[in-house]
Amino acid sequence: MQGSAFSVISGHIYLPTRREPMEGACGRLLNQKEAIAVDEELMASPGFSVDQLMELAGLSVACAVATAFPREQYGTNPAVLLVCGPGNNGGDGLVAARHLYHFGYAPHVIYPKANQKSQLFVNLTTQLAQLSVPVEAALPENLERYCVVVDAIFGFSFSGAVRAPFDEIIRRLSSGPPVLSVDIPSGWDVEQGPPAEGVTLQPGFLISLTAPKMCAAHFKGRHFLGGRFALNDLERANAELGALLPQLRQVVELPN
Ligand SMILES: NC(=O)C1=CN([C@@H]2O[C@H](COP(=O)(O)OP(=O)(O)OC[C@H]3O[C@@H](n4cnc5c(N)ncnc54)[C@H](O)[C@@H]3O)[C@@H](O)[C@H]2O)[C@H](O)CC1
Ligand SMILES: [K+]
Repeated sequence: MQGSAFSVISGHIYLPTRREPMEGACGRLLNQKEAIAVDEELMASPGFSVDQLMELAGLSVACAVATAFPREQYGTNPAVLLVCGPGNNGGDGLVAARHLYHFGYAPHVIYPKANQKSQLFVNLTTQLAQLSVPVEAALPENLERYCVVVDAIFGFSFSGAVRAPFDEIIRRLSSGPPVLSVDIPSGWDVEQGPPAEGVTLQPGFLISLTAPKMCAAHFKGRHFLGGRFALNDLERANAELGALLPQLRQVVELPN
């Protein structure tokens, strides 16, 4: 994508600038190495913990769902399916499920490879259990009852061909209710985008965290930017965006 709309103003942190607005582009797209470096940078110098970053990321995901699928349009008990993978992308999904519960949705979590070793993940599933949010291993038969499926299977550390059981899960999600992908459409190469062959997830909604990754150049649906971590520089850049300041500060919608 030509014309960077993101600049480096805090170490590796890429932020939009007014001189190069986001219209017509979704910013300077990060490659896989840069995406990992941004994450490490956030944890190193400002000292954000993984728990903090994940909480903000998951809250952004819940805000994007609430923006794209307003609760009042889906009856009294809007059902949202969140499919969570084995890494931190899955953790974002677990956090989002908790916030969606508090927003008045009926979240249902599928977590086939639950991380039972890390205290962070044990805590996240315990918090869901205390809210009686179902957390199960297998995808339900009937997907049609969900207003949206949140794809929190793989993020920026994904590589290679999708392994079981996620290959079959992605196949089933590729036809069904609308899909909102977290950070990377699962199964897509972080840099190259959708795989050349086999079943491909084509989400209608994407929420990029911190900054869009290269694969976002192949994405054609509604695009949100979330996980906007509260650094001074970010606040300054947001102020410079003026008209692009979102009503709901957790997420901004990026133009196509
Ligand atoms: N600063 C931020 O933007 C933040 C982003 N967050 C989210 O974290 C993910 C990245 O998390 P990470 O744990 O590094 O990796 P993934 O979730 O992408 O997945 C790793 C997981 O997947 C397995 N795996 C990899 N390739 C395959 C494959 N081909 N088939 C099957 N399984 C595969 C691997 O073994 C690992 O178990 C980022 O995208 C954001 O969503 C954080 O929440 C914090 C801040
Ligand atoms: K994903």
